[in-house]
Amino acid sequence: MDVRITVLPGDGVGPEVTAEAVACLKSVAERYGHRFEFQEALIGGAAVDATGDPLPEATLKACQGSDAVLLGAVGGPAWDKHPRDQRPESGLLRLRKALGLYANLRPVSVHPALEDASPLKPEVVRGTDLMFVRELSGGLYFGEPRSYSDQAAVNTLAYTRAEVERVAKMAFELASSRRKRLTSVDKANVLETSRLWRKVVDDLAPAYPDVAVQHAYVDSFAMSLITRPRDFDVVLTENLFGDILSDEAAVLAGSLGLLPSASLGGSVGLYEPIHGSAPDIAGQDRANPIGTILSAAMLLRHGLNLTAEAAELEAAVDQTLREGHGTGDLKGARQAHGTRSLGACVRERLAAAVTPSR
Ligand SMILES: NC(=O)C1=CN([C@@H]2O[C@H](COP(=O)(O)OP(=O)(O)OC[C@H]3O[C@@H](n4cnc5c(N)ncnc54)[C@H](O)[C@@H]3O)[C@@H](O)[C@H]2O)C=CC1
Ligand SMILES: CC(C)CC(=O)C(=O)O
Ligand SMILES: [Mg+2]
Repeated sequence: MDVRITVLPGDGVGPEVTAEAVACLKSVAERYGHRFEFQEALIGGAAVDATGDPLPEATLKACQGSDAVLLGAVGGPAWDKHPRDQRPESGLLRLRKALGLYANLRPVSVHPALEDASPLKPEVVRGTDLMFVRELSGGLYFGEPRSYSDQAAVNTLAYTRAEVERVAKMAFELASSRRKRLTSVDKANVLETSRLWRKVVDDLAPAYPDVAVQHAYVDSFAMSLITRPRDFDVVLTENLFGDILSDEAAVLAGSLGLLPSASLGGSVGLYEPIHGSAPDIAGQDRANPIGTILSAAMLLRHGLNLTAEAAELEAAVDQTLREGHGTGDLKGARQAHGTRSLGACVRERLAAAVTPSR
């Protein structure tokens, strides 16, 4: 299979974690006889420094002309005081919007070897298997009008029925293929957008009779998520709530550095870890590359329809963790690694897997 993948390393730990994921993708391609062509492009602070624009036209064109996009992370203190259109984060938001990516899938599971890595009790986190479906191109991050002065600031929260419907349909379909439970998280007791959200979900429910639907308010759900996570399967949220709740859910898994994501809905998908640029550990070979490597596995599955290859990469990660390998963020990892050597560990296990038939 001939494939073009655009790699956007970005800022902070982004280049370190994408390097490991790209090396894993190269190993997979070699094992299966695929030809993956990688092209790097600038985004975020790195792009601001080079061109003044966090999403240069050339980067958007490269993404639009490829089969899938792998991203590290953007942002950092160097650009925090820049005006909004020159902030790294606005480049990423523009990219998501331009690619039409309205659904962000964020799977969260607890690896059996990492039940002690969470500050929560093992009996609480054990067996957790969630799929967040976060709306990605609407809501507060995009709503107009928006404005800022030192005296008053405005953001707008707006959703249309069509915007809610398309992401909710994806969540229903995922729930139907999993444990058939959908929890829609909103703040319908206070917000009009959430009232619409709830109505749309209820209107869609009869089309998915096998899926049990439950609504939850975001405030109490934030508590339920870490006190009884096994009660949930697919969790559907608007953009802001999903951003916050999925980082909270990282506490269940044991580290923010473990969690991958896939942003879907347009013709080209974007695959990135859920964490940010982690400026506190950038450039020190300390970042956990697993979230980005698992994002690469999602790229294989959702972006290229290479399910056996995706499963093999996930199995290599699974074995790496089962054998006690981990970076410093994983409490209780018996064998301490840096970013590069943990990536190499995954590739060694990949290489040792039974050779696929071509
Ligand atoms: N998708 C993206 O590109 C995102 C970018 N950001 C940006 O990243 C910058 C830093 O934001 P923070 O709030 O500090 O969030 P962050 O996710 O970068 O870091 C939060 C904490 O998690 C740790 N961490 C994150 N990734 C890790 C990894 N792979 N391995 C081990 N530890 C890891 C960090 O060291 C830090 O202590 C900001 O400029 C923010 O806007 C934040 C979230 C998402
Ligand atoms: C634009 C990003 C900084 C938003 C975010 O935190 C995320 O998507 O996880
Ligand atoms: Mg976030």
